[in-house]
Amino acid sequence: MTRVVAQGTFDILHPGHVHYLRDAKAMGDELHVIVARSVNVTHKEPPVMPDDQRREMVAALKPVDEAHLGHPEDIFVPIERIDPAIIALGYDQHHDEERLQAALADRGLDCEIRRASPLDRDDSDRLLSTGRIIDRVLEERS
Ligand SMILES: Cc1cc2nc3c(=O)[nH]c(=O)nc-3n(C[C@H](O)[C@H](O)[C@H](O)COP(=O)(O)O)c2cc1C
Ligand SMILES: Nc1ncnc2c1ncn2[C@@H]1O[C@H](COP(=O)(O)OP(=O)(O)OP(=O)(O)O)[C@@H](O)[C@H]1O
Repeated sequence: MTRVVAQGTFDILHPGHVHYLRDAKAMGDELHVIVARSVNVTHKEPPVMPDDQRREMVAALKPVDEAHLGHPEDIFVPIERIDPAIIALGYDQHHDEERLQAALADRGLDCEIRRASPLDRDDSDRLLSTGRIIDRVLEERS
């Protein structure tokens, strides 16, 4: 049984999220998703949807076995609890793989880090980014 962890904000779901989670699930047998707490989303605009609502929507997706709300202060607490064999990073996530691997090793955690593939964001017929969905709403409804 190979357990895989995926993680992200998942504010306003779109097919890019589904693609990432399918890709992550295909890396093993059981997919756990850590949904970032709003307080930790500091690298972009904070999510519109509340923490619990984002977790509930991710948990309802077919590739997902369990969705967990992230820890507010220490991102390694859920990893220790879930104990995955693989952490699947999203294709565009800012995390540095070597630094993350070193931090995991410092905590005595042994897991492989892999990158998921992208679903083309330049496909003009589809909205494959939460930021772009919000921009479209602002353009069309304001
Ligand atoms: C291994 C790992 C574990 C994470 N655990 C948590 C966590 O426990 N709590 C949390 O709020 N965010 C957690 N995150 C999410 C990050 O804090 C960050 O917000 C997230 O990568 C944002 O991704 P996005 O820009 O793709 O939405 C984790 C990220 C990684 C790589
Ligand atoms: N088009 C896509 N193809 C593949 N993976 C995607 C795509 N869009 C998002 N993801 C992945 O889904 C996870 C969560 O993404 P996130 O919640 O940041 O959504 P986003 O649409 O990228 O947001 P934003 O547009 O605000 O940057 C990340 O790992 C990200 O790489």
